[in-house]
Amino acid sequence: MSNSELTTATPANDPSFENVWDELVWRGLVHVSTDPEALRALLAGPAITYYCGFDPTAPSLHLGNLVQLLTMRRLQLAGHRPLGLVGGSTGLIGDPRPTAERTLNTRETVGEWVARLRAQIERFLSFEGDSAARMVNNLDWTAPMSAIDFLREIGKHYRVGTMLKKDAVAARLNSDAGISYTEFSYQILQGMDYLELYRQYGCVLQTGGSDQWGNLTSGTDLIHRVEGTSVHAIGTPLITNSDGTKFGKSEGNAIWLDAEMCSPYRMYQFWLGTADADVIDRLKVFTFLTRAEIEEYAALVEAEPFRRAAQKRLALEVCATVHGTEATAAVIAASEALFGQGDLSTLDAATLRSALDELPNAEVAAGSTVVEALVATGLVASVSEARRAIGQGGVSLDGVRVEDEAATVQGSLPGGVSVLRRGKKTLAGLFVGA
Ligand SMILES: N[C@@H](Cc1ccc(O)cc1)C(=O)O
Repeated sequence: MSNSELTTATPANDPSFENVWDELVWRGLVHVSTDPEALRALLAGPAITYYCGFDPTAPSLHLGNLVQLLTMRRLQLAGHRPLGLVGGSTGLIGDPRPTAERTLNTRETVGEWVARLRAQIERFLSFEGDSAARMVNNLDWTAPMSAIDFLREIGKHYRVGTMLKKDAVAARLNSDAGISYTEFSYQILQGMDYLELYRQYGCVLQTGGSDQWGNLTSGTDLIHRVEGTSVHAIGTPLITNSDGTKFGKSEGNAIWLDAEMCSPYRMYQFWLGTADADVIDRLKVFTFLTRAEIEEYAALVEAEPFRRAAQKRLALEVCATVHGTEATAAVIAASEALFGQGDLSTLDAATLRSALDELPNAEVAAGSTVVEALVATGLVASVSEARRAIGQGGVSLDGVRVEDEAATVQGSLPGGVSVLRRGKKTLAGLFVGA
């Protein structure tokens, strides 16, 4: 498939909604908020400035963060001004997890990750026009502050009793791990960010995951106390799978937005694997398809679930949003050539290699026999089984049926790989060395 044939939804608000708040609610993006009535009016009115922060806890953002990035985008498309915050300071402290203390990363590492995250966030926002986004780093206002100033000017507004009741803190207090003073202070830093952005840019809304509610209200409370103004927060829901498994992981690994850490092929397959029971919710949260379009997919899931039309569209949309249409077209071509029809020899080498990474695979030397390769990839349990499979005409190499037991593997596909198929559906990849 050439990318000109790829049709993806144009990022836009759905005009069938009266305002963006109603659309966010319909998409299931509002789990908790400061004041629904006030927010609805605020978001329907003149442009406001809002922010969402991302901590450099890894070299890349992941699918959980994508919910926030797309929510930011939806608000910007409605005419509001985003501030994308990277946590240069908060990343040095660590937002308390319910389980255990985080290990402190070096300033160098945090600095590198800040730069990488900033570049990822920028791709989801527009830096032009009336609602142009701005990137900020909380290290800029936190680093110059002395401990004395922090305690006198900010700390004085915080009641320890209230801080102890925040979910993240309470969970840790009740665990054996306990909590360090460092992580306990985190909520104050995030609160201070909101105050700073309120003062500097008139920011009146912070969005975040619902697990951030304690940190979000830390800011709204602080601003209320110091400035006497009521500002807002929206907590988006935690995305959960209907079967109880954790969303956003495949075989225990996070789905990263960075193509080096998680190939576009892998991301595409991840979305393709979405359960029927979840796929409509995912389309609402992760795509710019309109309500009418999503309702059509809901009908298709009901009527002909085996076609997996909704999953295919979801995979296409999200993969294109994150990796672009060109990479997505390459991924779709690879999936089709591997699992349906299509010419393996015309695939993009890098995409083919990452596709084979997701299959049973083995490294073999050029000139190895197909029998050896079948055994190495685990497609068969023994040499005799391999011979039998070939004898029955059930094995193909690079799309061509293997007739001869002595046939060898040369890695003739792009990127020096080969593909073995046993029976109709069982595939394995061969990385063929010299
Ligand atoms: N605490 C947020 C990141 C963040 C950091 C600073 C902020 O001001 C806002 C948000 C998280 O862990 O996801």
